[in-house]
Amino acid sequence: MGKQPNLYAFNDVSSLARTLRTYVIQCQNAGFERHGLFKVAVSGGSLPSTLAKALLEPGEGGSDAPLDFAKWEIFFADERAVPLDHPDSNYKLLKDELLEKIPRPMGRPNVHPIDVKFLDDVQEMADQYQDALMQSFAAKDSVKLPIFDLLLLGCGPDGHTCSLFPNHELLRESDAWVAPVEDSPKPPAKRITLSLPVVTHGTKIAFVATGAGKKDIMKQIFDTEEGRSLPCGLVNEGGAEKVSWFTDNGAVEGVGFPRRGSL
Ligand SMILES: O=C(O)[C@H](O)[C@@H](O)[C@H](O)[C@H](O)COP(=O)(O)O
Repeated sequence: MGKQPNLYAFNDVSSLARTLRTYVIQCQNAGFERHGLFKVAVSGGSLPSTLAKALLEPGEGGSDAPLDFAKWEIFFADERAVPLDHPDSNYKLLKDELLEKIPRPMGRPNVHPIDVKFLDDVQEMADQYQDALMQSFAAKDSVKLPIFDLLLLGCGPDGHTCSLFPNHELLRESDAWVAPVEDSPKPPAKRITLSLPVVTHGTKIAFVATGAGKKDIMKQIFDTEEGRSLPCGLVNEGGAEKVSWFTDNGAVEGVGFPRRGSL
């Protein structure tokens, strides 16, 4: 059998957050060693709030290794074509849940929101976001694809991740780093998303999926043949051992795929 993703299951979100903290700090430090920065992509959904819990509330037994947000470059794994103060904005979500709560002495990350000049033209918006990525990555690394130190992703109940939806033609996108979506089955319809090759090219890729509402899709993704062609299954296949799933017991009830004990 080839290399496999890592599946971790915790009793509750607090213990998940403690391990996620250790994992993110490891990724941060590896990024600092590689290029003096930590380049991370984040999605929306429940991820920003779990991430804030992990990073800002270490709790008992949580790693006390330092976080240096001043050297973080944060991009969005996907974003909705809405103003930055709109309730559907992933930027707003991250700002409210995490960015505004970071104590000043921990530094301020360099955050890359979408350019709202292009709200009516998601192709332009995607191109502009790709340019921003190129400026951050290509100059130094001269690579064909950006290599994020970490992508932090969610898993939708249909197996979507970023704004890559099941059976969508975008799953076959092989050139663009960032692609427009005009017809998202989940509103709002207009979005931009990182492409699948960018996601699987990351140094590390983490999913956070919690709650019993996830158990059916988790069973499909991990235990069935059809699940392998869902967006999350394709990330598992392309990223293999670089992928880690942080889940709780409710989300993996009945999942046969073996879990890992520790990082
Ligand atoms: O734009 C979207 O459709 C959401 O942001 C989506 O990508 C989210 O990450 C997943 O649906 C998981 O959401 P939860 O983490 O809240 O379950």
